[in-house]
Amino acid sequence: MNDNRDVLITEVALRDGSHAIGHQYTVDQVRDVARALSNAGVPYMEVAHGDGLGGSSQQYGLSLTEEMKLIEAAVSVCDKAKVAVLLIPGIGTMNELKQAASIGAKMARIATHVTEADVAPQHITLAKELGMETVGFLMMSHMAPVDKLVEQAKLMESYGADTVYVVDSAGAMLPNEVREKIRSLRQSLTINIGFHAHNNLSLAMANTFVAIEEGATRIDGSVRCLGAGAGNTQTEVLVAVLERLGLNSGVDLYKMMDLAESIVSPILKQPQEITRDSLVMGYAGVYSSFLLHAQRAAKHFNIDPRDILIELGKRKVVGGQEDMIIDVASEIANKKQSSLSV
Ligand SMILES: CC[C@H](O)CC(=O)C(=O)O
Ligand SMILES: [Mn+2]
Repeated sequence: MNDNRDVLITEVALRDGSHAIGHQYTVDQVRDVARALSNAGVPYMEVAHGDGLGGSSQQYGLSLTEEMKLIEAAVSVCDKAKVAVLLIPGIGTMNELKQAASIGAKMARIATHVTEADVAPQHITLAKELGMETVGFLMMSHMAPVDKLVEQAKLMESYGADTVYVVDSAGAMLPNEVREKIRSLRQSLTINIGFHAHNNLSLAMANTFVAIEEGATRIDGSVRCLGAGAGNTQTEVLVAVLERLGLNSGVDLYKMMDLAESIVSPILKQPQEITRDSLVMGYAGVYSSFLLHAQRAAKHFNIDPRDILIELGKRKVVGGQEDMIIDVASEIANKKQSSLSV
């Protein structure tokens, strides 16, 4: 690995992108993508169910392939890159983390809602004991004011995290908010700062740019925008922009563009774009991973998915409350029905 990198990229298509394809990754797809990413010089890639270790369930969506098999497949072809896993305490277990480490995962990203870092200490401690690099991943960061975010990030630091991430799960943050949040973290912490964007308001690259200006050195991207909602900061674009800025990511731009075109693009059912529904997620501040769930519920109840998403945003529904999607959809359908029958 090139040690003079200014920015260390974590490629998340093999985890966040799992939401976009209904958790249907095959071993062959993961192996091919992972091999190409490693050859292109990407330092870290995350592999797991979209909701992290243990996410495969009726509530979050069943995986086609058992995730440990996917992790193993990625590890088997990564001679340079390190494989990361995401774990949300309460969804993933300590045993799953141990298993992932035993088959070669080298980084653990412990994800909590932005105000709930205090559920992470045991998992961070275990990850450190397992010799893993450890990240505190503060999801839905747009929902917390700066002082709250700093407080929660300091907790992650105190538990032993090597890096703390600002995570714009809903793709709802504006560049000035990113600037303020990353700047405050930089002033208050000594560990690395990371940023994870979603492109629902077409601001993923702009927000990432601001995060880097303010001192974030760990950045997530998804190749071809293969992530939840409208996807993440597009990795090959990020590599090009970093090069234009004179910053070294250690990633080969041509190889990255080629793998996006020939290996990742065929995995997508259609090109990732900002659709009506993903735009509404950014506008209303709704978890990007809710997209397919809300679309399915809208179809089932014959209502507009945007109405579900706007209501979820009003209710400030957070990750783990996927069951609320059906409740909200059914309420909207009932209201619609009763307004038609008067
Ligand atoms: C449900 C986990 C989530 O997809 C993690 C993540 O990538 C985010 O919050 O953006
Ligand atoms: Mn995400």
